[in-house]
Amino acid sequence: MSVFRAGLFAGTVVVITGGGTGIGRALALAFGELGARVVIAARREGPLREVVETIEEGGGRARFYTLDVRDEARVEAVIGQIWEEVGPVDVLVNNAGGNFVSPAAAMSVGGFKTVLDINLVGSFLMSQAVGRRWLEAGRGGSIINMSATNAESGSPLMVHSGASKAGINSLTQTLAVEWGGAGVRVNAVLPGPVRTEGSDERLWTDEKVVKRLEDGIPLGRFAQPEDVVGVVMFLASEAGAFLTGSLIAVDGGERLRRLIF
Ligand SMILES: CCC/C=C/C(=O)SCCNC(=O)CCNC(=O)[C@H](O)C(C)(C)COP(=O)([O-])OP(=O)([O-])OC[C@H]1O[C@@H](n2cnc3c(N)ncnc32)[C@H](O)[C@@H]1OP(=O)([O-])[O-]
Ligand SMILES: NC(=O)C1=CN([C@@H]2O[C@H](COP(=O)(O)OP(=O)(O)OC[C@H]3O[C@@H](n4cnc5c(N)ncnc54)[C@H](OP(=O)(O)O)[C@@H]3O)[C@@H](O)[C@H]2O)C=CC1
Repeated sequence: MSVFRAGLFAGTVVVITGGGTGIGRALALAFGELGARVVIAARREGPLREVVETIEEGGGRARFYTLDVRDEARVEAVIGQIWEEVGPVDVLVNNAGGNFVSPAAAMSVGGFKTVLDINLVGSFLMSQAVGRRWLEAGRGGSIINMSATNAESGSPLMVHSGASKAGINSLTQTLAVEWGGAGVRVNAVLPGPVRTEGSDERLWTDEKVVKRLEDGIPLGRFAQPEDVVGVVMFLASEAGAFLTGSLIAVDGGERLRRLIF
């Protein structure tokens, strides 16, 4: 049961990249429950279809498009299709992301660029395709970028991810300034470690590491995808009407964990 009022997002079109798994899935279900027309987009059809069916079974409205956020032509085509087939987008959540663990010295340039391309270039392409349409139509909207606390705290063994998320923070603040006058708000959410399909497979594979991380989280537990939902809802709603260019950490205090004694 959501703490937000029923029907909060009725009449609102919300696009979520990477909406088939993890944090994106939790967001899609939550927006669907609150009446949004949910559009999810990622590469694999299977997880996307499952989420759409779950939303529809609950009485909500949703559809999916397959796309790779790195593919400029496909991004443009899908956003055009969404405008025609669903309606003008109100909220874009740039959630699709990639990561893997590797010492910086051993990482190939291809591996580094891959994560930069998905996280940073992908968020730019999606924002540009949606933002251009908002500017042309003289209508506002809200973009929420999924960053991470590793943008601000150093990102050992994930140099590509930290650099990409730092880029996303800058992208967020630049677009907030460029597009604020047109009524477009652009904010970023910075989760700390979250247990998701993608991260459990690639990052949190060693229970000893999970336990050590958890011990350093002031709120005493690892985040679940649902922990990230509330702040995104807040930013997407009228409650966030005067927030733009804000970078909001959702990490149970993990980034502050440096205990001296
Ligand atoms: C606190 C944490 C904050 C953030 C958390 C999260 O984001 S959790 C989110 C977690 N969720 C996700 O990550 C979900 C999405 N993730 C994915 O789809 C993949 O993990 C992806 C990111 C590798 C992209 O896939 P793709 O098919 O586009 O790429 P590809 O397979 O073609 O490889 C491209 C290049 O990368 C290289 N390389 C790849 N793996 C490794 C490795 N383990 N080791 C070393 N290198 C590796 C590979 O060798 C190649 O380099 P080359 O040959 O060009 O020099
Ligand atoms: N889990 C964590 O600890 C943290 C995660 N984050 C961020 O949260 C976001 C969601 O991650 P999380 O839920 O953990 O991980 P998941 O792997 O579960 O979700 C990532 C989603 O992104 C999609 N995706 C990946 N690459 C592309 C691409 N090139 N084009 C389109 N879609 C793509 C994937 O779908 P598909 O493979 O079908 O394309 C997948 O559904 C990411 O931006 C991540 O960096 C931030 C901080 C911590």
